Amino acid sequence: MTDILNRIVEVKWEEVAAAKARRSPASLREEAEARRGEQLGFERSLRASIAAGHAGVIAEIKKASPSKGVLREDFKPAEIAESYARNGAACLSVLTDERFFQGSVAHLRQARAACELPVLRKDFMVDEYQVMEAGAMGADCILLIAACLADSQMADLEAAAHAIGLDVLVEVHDGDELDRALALKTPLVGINNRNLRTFDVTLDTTLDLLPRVPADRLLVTESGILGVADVKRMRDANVHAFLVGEAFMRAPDPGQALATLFA
Ligand SMILES: O=P(O)(O)OC[C@@H](O)[C@@H](O)c1c[nH]c2ccccc12
Repeated sequence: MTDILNRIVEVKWEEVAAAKARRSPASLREEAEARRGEQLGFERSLRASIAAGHAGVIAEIKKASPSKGVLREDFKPAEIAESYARNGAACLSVLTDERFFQGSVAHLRQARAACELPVLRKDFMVDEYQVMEAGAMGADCILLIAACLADSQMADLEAAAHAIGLDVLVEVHDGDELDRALALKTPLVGINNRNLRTFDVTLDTTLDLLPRVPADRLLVTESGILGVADVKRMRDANVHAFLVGEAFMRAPDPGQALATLFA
């Protein structure tokens, strides 16, 4: 059976092969290594926001998604990034996948240049080459999705990211994936409330897995946070870091929507 996630991963391998043919891994690595030390500290910014008593909000910039189609017609990454920064976001997440999310590397560069916030490259990482791309394009953090990676791949990609100064957010959706994520070094663990194969969303995913996340990890609840009741439910359960996209992308002013949701 080939579901959407398998299809995306197939496409990623094709993209990586094509990109390697255009530019050698050695040359890309050189650029990524040269930027080491320029990162803004993604984990640090999230923790600082939470330590100050606020939610740690990773505000997402995404034009479209496979489950919802186009979320925002008037899509200006730099303006959105500025608006998020003015309204208290701790970090940004920018989709760079073109085929399924209508994202791009240009969106990430524009958002990163428009404000002082650290940025997550939101994409489906399968090969070290993409980690080097993330470093070279100015990202501060990468996403590793446990559902599409074997243990050894996750560990290798994490090591590659850390070696060039990038933070790592590892994303899980069930207990088995969580166990595998906890074998990594990164303290940033995202629990995706959306099942990437069926697109079903329930915040129970976070609440069910929460007791199994050790206190030294920083848990980020991801997806399906739409209203103030959702935020309250999470904060009451001691979850303080949030990754939010759709609720902001559909609002006329995404930053204003952030301020309202996390008031
Ligand atoms: O738009 P939402 O429901 O607020 O979700 C944001 C974010 O969690 C979601 O975009 C996401 C989480 N993990 C991903 C992996 C790939 C692509 C997208 C995602």
